[in-house]
Amino acid sequence: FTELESDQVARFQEYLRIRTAHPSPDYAGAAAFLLPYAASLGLRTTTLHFTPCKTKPLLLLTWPGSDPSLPSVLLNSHIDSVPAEAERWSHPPFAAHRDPATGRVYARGAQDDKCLPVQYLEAIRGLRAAGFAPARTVHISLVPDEEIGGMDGFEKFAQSEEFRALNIGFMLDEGQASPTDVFRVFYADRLVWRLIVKAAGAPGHGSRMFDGAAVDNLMDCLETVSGFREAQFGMVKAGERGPGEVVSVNPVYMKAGIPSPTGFVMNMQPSEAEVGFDLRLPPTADIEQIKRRVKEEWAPAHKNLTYELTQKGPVTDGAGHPIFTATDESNPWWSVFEQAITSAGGKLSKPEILSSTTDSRFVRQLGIPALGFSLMSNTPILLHDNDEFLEDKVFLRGIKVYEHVIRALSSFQG
Ligand SMILES: CSCC[C@H](NC=O)C(=O)O
Ligand SMILES: [Zn+2]
Ligand SMILES: [Zn+2]
Repeated sequence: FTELESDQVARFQEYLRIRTAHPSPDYAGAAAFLLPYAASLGLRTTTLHFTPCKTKPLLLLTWPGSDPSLPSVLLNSHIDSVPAEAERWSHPPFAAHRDPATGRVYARGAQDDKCLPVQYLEAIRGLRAAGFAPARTVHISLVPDEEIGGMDGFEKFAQSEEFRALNIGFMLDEGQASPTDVFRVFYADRLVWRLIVKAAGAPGHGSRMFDGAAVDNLMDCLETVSGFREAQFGMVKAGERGPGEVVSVNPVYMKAGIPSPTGFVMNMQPSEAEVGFDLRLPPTADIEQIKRRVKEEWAPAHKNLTYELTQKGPVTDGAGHPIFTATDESNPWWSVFEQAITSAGGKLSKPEILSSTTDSRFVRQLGIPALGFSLMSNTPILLHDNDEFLEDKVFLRGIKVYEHVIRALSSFQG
């Protein structure tokens, strides 16, 4: 590595060591690292707050363009991470240990998504050093709370006067690692719903066989859901659909039984039981059909089942269309982006729908094109997993690719 490259990896490690994981992300620590870093590159910095307590800063870093009349380019990254079960990791999740043999940097957030701000900023360093001056203004937003829904983060930002004033023409946000040498790109997120099914039923002695016990009723629900799930998953396994192109439904908790000081009473059948599902729908899914299915097949009242279906986030944009960004000639930003990747010697995957959600949905909802994109080729998908890592060489190559991407997007005259 050159001295610059070693410094870049060290800055990545330094950011990873700031504990921005939930449930108590150190946003102040992150701001204390990111703001002077951006200022040292000559960027303008602003801190916005969308909570009265001001504990969730949203950082805005700006590289002014020569033509302020052109809509600007936004590069986004969330500051927060999910928690880590340290005892299940081979290296401590907040130490950002670099394995000298493989170059892997292990840390919570290495992929999701704390590589991004350092790559954005280092790419800007490279472009400045090359004497490049952007025509369009480039903004970097570093936002809180993405992992918990973005209510006090990007959701409020997207609705703010400050956001409108930025006049954003196009946004890049996080994507996902790619196990092959193509870069993955995402043009939509699935909708996130939550489904809680509660069963009621006859209680009784644990030794008695009878019909209509609560857990028995709940098992009917689980069986029906499981059949649906197998069919959807089957299409993914067969390669007919991408993982973001089907409806996923996964049980995430179950609750039943009569608690006792030593655990659960073992010889009483309970009169209530409950299961929670994480339910995700492609943006073009037939919403009414899914709702009917839940009501009539998954949780029918005649089986003593009740349910709560929580629909989170927007389903359509202002014009009533499903929320996605066009990846064809109807979106001029798409070809600028595609060409930038080619000019950097990279290959792009067929655009995908992301199985999970990102803050991009709030921007797409406003009718602004946004793509999910992370430069992690030949990397296993480890977001939210144990031993999350990113290889130093992959991280460094990403900086070079972002130089091409930022140069192209900020020069686009369309
Ligand atoms: C709508 S809140 C959920 C946001 C979360 N984002 C990343 O994992 C997700 O579960 O997809
Ligand atoms: Zn993320
Ligand atoms: Zn995440």
